Amino acid sequence: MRKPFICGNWKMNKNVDEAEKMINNLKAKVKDVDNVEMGICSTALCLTTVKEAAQGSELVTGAENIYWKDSGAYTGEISAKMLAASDIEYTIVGHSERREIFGESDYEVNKKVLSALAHGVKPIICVGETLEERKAEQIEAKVNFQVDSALAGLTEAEVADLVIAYEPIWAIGTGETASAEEANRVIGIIRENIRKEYPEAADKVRIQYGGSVKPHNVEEIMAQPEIDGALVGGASLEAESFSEIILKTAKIYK
Ligand SMILES: O=C(CO)COP(=O)(O)O
Repeated sequence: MRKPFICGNWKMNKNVDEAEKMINNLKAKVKDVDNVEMGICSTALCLTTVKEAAQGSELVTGAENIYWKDSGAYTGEISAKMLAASDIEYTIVGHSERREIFGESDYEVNKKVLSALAHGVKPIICVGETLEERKAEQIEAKVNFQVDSALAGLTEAEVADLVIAYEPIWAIGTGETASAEEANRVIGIIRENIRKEYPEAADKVRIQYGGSVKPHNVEEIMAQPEIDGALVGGASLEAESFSEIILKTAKIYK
């Protein structure tokens, strides 16, 4: 069985003090959880604070973005090589906010995925459709194209170990969620598409749902067979709500 992965994405929130306090609070609340992988992705500024505060717990740490070069004259960027040197386990790649606000392309997402893997950092690859694409019945074409592009050049073993986050763009930060069944359906489509090229990896790759996951809706989302966890924005900012999401998931998987 795939181990569910509940991961917070703090986005551009929290200073160093706030990050440390939150992790200390969260640690205590989830200390008995052993059947759910738990993580926080923070800004580059807070990464080492989160990592240090998480010591002695099962919490893993991730960045929200990387550049694909190892080092050099790329003002403002951080690399997978730097993350690896600080034992940061994950990085989000291709979040829709990066794609939409910062113009990140599928080509760049693939370069970032390859760079992360080259340094032993696990990518969490985000895909998802806009409302217009959903209305035009282009969900399948959009997400499969994004996944195929992101996975270009990967080995079967690398795909098996990946995390993909299906985040319909219209559900992010809006309070709207895809129904649990609909999220399950699209995630199933993504998995079957992966199976065409990676038959062994398809049942191993973890595919999360993201978009307004909250304590009140996490149970029905996590009860779906294809959904292997959640990438949580707003509700990951407070230890209370994020731990509730983790604890409810842990109960379902018991
Ligand atoms: O974008 C998201 C996680 O990456 C989802 O954000 P919200 O949970 O705030 O909708």
